[in-house]
Amino acid sequence: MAPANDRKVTGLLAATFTPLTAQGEVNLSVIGPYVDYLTEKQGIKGIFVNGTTGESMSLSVAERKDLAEEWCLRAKGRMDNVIIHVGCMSLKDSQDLARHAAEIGADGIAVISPSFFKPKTADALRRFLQEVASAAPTLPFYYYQIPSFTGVNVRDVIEDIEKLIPSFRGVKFSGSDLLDFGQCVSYSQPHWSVLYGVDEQLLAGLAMGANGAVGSTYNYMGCYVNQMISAFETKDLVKARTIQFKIQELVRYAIKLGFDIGVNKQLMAEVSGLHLGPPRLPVMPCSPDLAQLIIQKYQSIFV
Ligand SMILES: CC(=O)N[C@H](C=O)[C@@H](O)[C@H](O)[C@H](O)CO
Ligand SMILES: CC(=O)C(=O)O
Repeated sequence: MAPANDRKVTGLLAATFTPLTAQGEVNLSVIGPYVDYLTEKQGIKGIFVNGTTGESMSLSVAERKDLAEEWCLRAKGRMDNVIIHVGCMSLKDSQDLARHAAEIGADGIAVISPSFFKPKTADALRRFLQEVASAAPTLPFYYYQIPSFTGVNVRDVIEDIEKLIPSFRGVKFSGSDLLDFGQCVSYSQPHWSVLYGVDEQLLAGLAMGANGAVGSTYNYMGCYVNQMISAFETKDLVKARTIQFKIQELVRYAIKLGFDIGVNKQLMAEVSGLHLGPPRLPVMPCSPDLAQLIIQKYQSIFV
């Protein structure tokens, strides 16, 4: 069996929303047009499927497989990276999804820590990750850190982790603690990719050494964030900050009005024209009035 490849993941990955019908069923027919939109209108070359933004924890395993399969099919030859999040509360479900991701030709898998029975130590978490990774040993494996869930420090989790997980290739870090993030970058190996996940402070993440980024807002602001990354790379920090501050202004405004997956999904639907449908309970649909306010703000910022 070929070992997992060492290809670096760079640039922006959009964390995809899960299209649902008005009745709340998974709507696979939107995924083709969704890939068109991301590639043609947002300059996005990577997707992160069935993560937080995709409401994975509210989906059944069967639904997650259908979605993963359709995203892989539609993104084939068009995206550089399709990473499927396969984390579940149950180890067995995670292994099942990991195996499935390998079968359908995903470029990598990511796993978030279980959050009901939380691992009490870094070692417990590493053992969980190891068991999932071993179900798909040919796929690059990324640990998805949301510190607010696990409470464990990323630096401890990744210590010597390749001894346990030979396919380990990096971290998707969705926390604002730049000390922990910096430690993660400084420990990371040359063939790992460290992906930052807090869109409103990506510039700081880039300064700290992020190779790329995964986020929900790149669905509808990817083109601007690509400009920010280019400005950072050419050392035009004034321009990079100007763009980052615009994103901060929008996110802050949205948070004040009650930003959640439902609102975020509606925002994407309005900006893109895609029929994404409602979120799934317990997330509530976004009221049209609230969506309009945020859209107006978006339009006033990005003219
Ligand atoms: C918790 C969450 O959903 N985080 C997303 C990805 O990690 C981000 O993309 C945020 O949605 C974004 O930074 C806006 O706060
Ligand atoms: C944003 C992100 O990474 C997620 O939806 O999982």
